[in-house]
Amino acid sequence: MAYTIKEIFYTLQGEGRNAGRAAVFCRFAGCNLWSGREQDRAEAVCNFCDTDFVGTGPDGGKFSDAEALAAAIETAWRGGNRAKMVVLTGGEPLLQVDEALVEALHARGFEIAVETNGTVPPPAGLDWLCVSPKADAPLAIMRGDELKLVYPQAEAMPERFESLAFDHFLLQPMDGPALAENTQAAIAYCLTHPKWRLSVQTHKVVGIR
Ligand SMILES: C[S@@+](CC[C@H](N)C(=O)[O-])C[C@H]1O[C@@H](n2cnc3c(N)ncnc32)[C@H](O)[C@@H]1O
Ligand SMILES: Nc1nc2[nH]cc(C(=O)O)c2c(=O)[nH]1
Ligand code: SF4
Ligand SMILES: [Mg+2]
Repeated sequence: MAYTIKEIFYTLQGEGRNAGRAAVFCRFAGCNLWSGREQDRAEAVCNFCDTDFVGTGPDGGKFSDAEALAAAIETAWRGGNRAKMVVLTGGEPLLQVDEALVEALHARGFEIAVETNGTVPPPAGLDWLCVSPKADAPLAIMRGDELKLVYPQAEAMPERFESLAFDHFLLQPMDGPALAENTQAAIAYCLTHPKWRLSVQTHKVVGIR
């Protein structure tokens, strides 16, 4: 299968339980919950997205098969032969990620993490699954490594998710005009509900990609 990639870059994971860890980010183009066009944002199922995932950027492109994409990801890795990590994100990566890609990345020694909105079932073999539910989208993934909820979302409060089979539960303040208030609200929630931990988008704080 061919893959359409917005960008591939090497950075530190900024969010969640793996924050601070070096990884290649592979951002898949396209999402099932928003077109990515500003004129459609207000009507979108997911309307707070902080990411441009439309088309192919200068660090992206079309890859004709899993081997070609895995080779590009390997080229971006600068950390030597240990702890090789790739984060597949987007857009919605699970619209494109398949077992052929999982196999090609494992063959090159990568641990594979995925950031997903949880509406599409994952292929077998992923090493780290981060699900970030969206209030108006049906959840199709009920288990995984971390559930990272953007907070607050009126119809997706934490109570709705805390019984699901995840190892880690995180609240990530919604970035945008109300970031400061949202951060205070997330802190207050974590202080009174210690099952949940705060996930700060650290890459934005320190100014890396
Ligand atoms: C851009 S999304 C791509 C992956 C997938 N589509 C998803 O929503 O999980 C990557 C992560 O950023 C989070 N995110 C998106 N917009 C955000 C915002 N305005 N503030 C905080 N987190 C945000 C998402 O919830 C998700 O955890
Ligand atoms: N540094 C860094 N960490 C991230 N964690 C999740 C990201 C994403 O956009 O999926 C992201 C991102 O875009 N950059
Ligand atoms: S589901 Fe993810 S990529 Fe899609 S619009 Fe929402 S935050 Fe952005
Ligand atoms: Mg991001």
